[in-house]
Amino acid sequence: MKVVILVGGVGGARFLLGVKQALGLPATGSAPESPHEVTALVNTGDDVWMHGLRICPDLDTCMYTLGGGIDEERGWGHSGETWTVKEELAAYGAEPTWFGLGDKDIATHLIRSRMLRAGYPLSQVTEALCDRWQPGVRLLPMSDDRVETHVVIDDPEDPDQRKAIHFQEWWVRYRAEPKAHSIIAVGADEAKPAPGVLDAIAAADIVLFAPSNPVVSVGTTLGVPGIRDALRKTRAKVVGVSPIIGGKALRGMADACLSAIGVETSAEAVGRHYGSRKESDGVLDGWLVSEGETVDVPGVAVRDVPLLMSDVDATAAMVRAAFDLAGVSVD
Ligand SMILES: O=c1nc2n(C[C@H](O)[C@H](O)[C@H](O)CO)c3cc(O)ccc3cc-2c(=O)[nH]1
Repeated sequence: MKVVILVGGVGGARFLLGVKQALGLPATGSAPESPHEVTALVNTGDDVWMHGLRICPDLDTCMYTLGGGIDEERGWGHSGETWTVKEELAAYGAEPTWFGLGDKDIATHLIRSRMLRAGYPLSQVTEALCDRWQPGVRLLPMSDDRVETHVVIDDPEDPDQRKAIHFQEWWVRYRAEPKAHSIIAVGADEAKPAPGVLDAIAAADIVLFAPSNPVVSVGTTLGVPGIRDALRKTRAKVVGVSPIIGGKALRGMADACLSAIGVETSAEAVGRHYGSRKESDGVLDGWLVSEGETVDVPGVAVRDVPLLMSDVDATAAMVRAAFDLAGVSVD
């Protein structure tokens, strides 16, 4: 079975672990004999140049998580990390000092930056990095073109003014506290889907939206010209998993982002925001919401199941529920 998943960072990576288990794939490493093909379309709007290095948080979080190198507690960066270079940079007063660059993580960024400067597209860089990590799924950036999410906030230095800051500064430096007046994916309009993205969607037996941020992760991917149309055209069923449980966003920033685009923080509002494929530009056939919630999304089959990714078994059960809602079976 060909499974395509739209993912962001921490939540998306954990969801991919559940997809692998639901398909009988080993937690880490590849299984070339498996009849299943899993392609993750990964958000790159969080990517950023820092200290001359290109950092791709969502791609790296997926690669480390599925490659067995993630720091479980943080959900990003390497396990067993040290911060010597970060401390040395701070000793030079080299900004930004607020971003946590680990020594081992820097090796990933050095290789990526060197390959990008040599002219390799991000999709090939990712393939090269995954050669070491063997995530066991294909990690495809949504685009090889530069798309960067910026957030418009009140200028902390001059509240009468507004300014756009990179998503990482809003999220890491300011902990998403300043109200986001708007969120812009800079470069999205000129971006093209990375090679293989549209083909993967067209050839899929099922497409899943991980319970990632519907604005700055899945939303950014949907904003790459061509991807939304491909989702509306594919023969596969498209089933999303709500990132909002009982009106709450599990990872702090989803509600801050949703209010920036005027969408209420509820499973129903997010489902309607994605919309039904039977409507003009909607993309969903099915929508998984948390147990006990009654949600109505016109034109979309809704099912309520336990949605807490408390461990891989729980996540795999969610994935199986999505397969069932789409009418596909693993065997
Ligand atoms: O909250 C933080 N998140 C950090 N993240 C996570 C990142 O900001 C978010 O996970 C994504 O951008 C949102 O999905 C990093 C991710 C990387 O790949 C590399 C470095 C960092 C550093 C931080 C950090 O210092 N603080």
